[in-house]
Amino acid sequence: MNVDIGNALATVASPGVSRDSLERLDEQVADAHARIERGMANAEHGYEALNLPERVDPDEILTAVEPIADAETMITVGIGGSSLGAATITNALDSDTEAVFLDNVDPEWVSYHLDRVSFENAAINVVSRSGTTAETLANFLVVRDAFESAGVDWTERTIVTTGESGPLCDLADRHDLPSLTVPDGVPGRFSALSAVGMVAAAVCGHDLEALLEGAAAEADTLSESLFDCPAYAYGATTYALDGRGAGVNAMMPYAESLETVAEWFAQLWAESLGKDDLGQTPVRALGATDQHSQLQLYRAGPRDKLVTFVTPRNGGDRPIPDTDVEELAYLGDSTLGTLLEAEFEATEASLAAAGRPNVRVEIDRVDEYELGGLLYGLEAACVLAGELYGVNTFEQPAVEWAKKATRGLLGGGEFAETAAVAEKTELRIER
Ligand SMILES: O=P(O)(O)OC[C@H]1O[C@H](O)[C@H](O)[C@@H](O)[C@@H]1O
Repeated sequence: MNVDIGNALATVASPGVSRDSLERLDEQVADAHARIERGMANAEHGYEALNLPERVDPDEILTAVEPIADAETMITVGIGGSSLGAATITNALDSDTEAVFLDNVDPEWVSYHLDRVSFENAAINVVSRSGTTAETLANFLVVRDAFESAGVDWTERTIVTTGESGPLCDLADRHDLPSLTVPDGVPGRFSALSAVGMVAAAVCGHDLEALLEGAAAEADTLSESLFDCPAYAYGATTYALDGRGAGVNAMMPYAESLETVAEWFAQLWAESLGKDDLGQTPVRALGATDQHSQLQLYRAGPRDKLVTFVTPRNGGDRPIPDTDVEELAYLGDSTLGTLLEAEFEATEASLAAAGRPNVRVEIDRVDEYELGGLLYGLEAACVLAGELYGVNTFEQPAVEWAKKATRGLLGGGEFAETAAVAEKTELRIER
């Protein structure tokens, strides 16, 4: 990926970061890079994620999915890091195989999806690092039951990706299911480029090697200066802008196929950096659609935002037919691709003209290689930002609180957190 931070400079935007400040920050980037390299070399928890391009064996994944490779519908059951990476990859790339992601337990929504599945042509990809996440296990029980009710042996159509031990691992052993292991030391939100993110991609026929090659090429750019490394340029600039008041980061891809990138990025950024009262709030947006809903706020609202554009330099295209309506004649000389590109450039310029910081993240096109580079680059940016903030990037203790409270409510154990639910302060206004 390439990154253009010109519109985040203090000469353009407020908040903005001066070139001098970036030079000074670069000394901290060099220290952070040394820490990251050490973490990678020692396979330390979290840092190990940045080693995935050279650690992951695509053939192992391809072999594991062989029994279900004929699936016409791939149902992934997982949540958070065990779903968003896979969804980002499969939503970005074309395939004849439909990829469905059950990452919520809304009963109507689950039923909506299951009512449409032809079970004999479907397969289940159940993913949970811990093997204990209530939403995932509940949905898995529901999906497996739906297979049985349709007369399809779910044990023949299921692949499991989980940790070295835990309930899901035991279940895979008991039913002799094909299974893959979530690599050690890789938190869920950093696991897109492992079996966690790539099983669904494999069944959808995507090129796993190219994904990893793109990521490896991005890994090669990690170096001690932000001026030589797009990922670090992004991580350092977002950190500097947050410190200057841009506490919100609106991620706005200009391609429908990349919409899920913003969703994946939101988890990466929020869970990794949101701690010790620090962190930048990720917001999801989509160009050009959200030009017509959110842009007003980004250009004229509080000066607390950075807008991150993600744009493929080359995309598909479709001519706009001629029309005899005079006012629309200019469209007939154009294409949808040209229009989208013009909308992106105009929006970027409109923010800069209003002195609002924005950063452009460019990829050549939406394919496996570029996507691998983009995911790896944003992960490396996040790790770098975590070093600069001085937070523990790879844990998410705050999320555990609600998990325990939920479990307690369902009778799954005694947790102090559950008591807080009954202690809710009420001020009800009723009709
Ligand atoms: O993969 P699992 O163990 O099922 O975890 C799924 C998700 O659960 C939690 O809510 C964590 O905060 C996430 O980081 C994780 O990705």
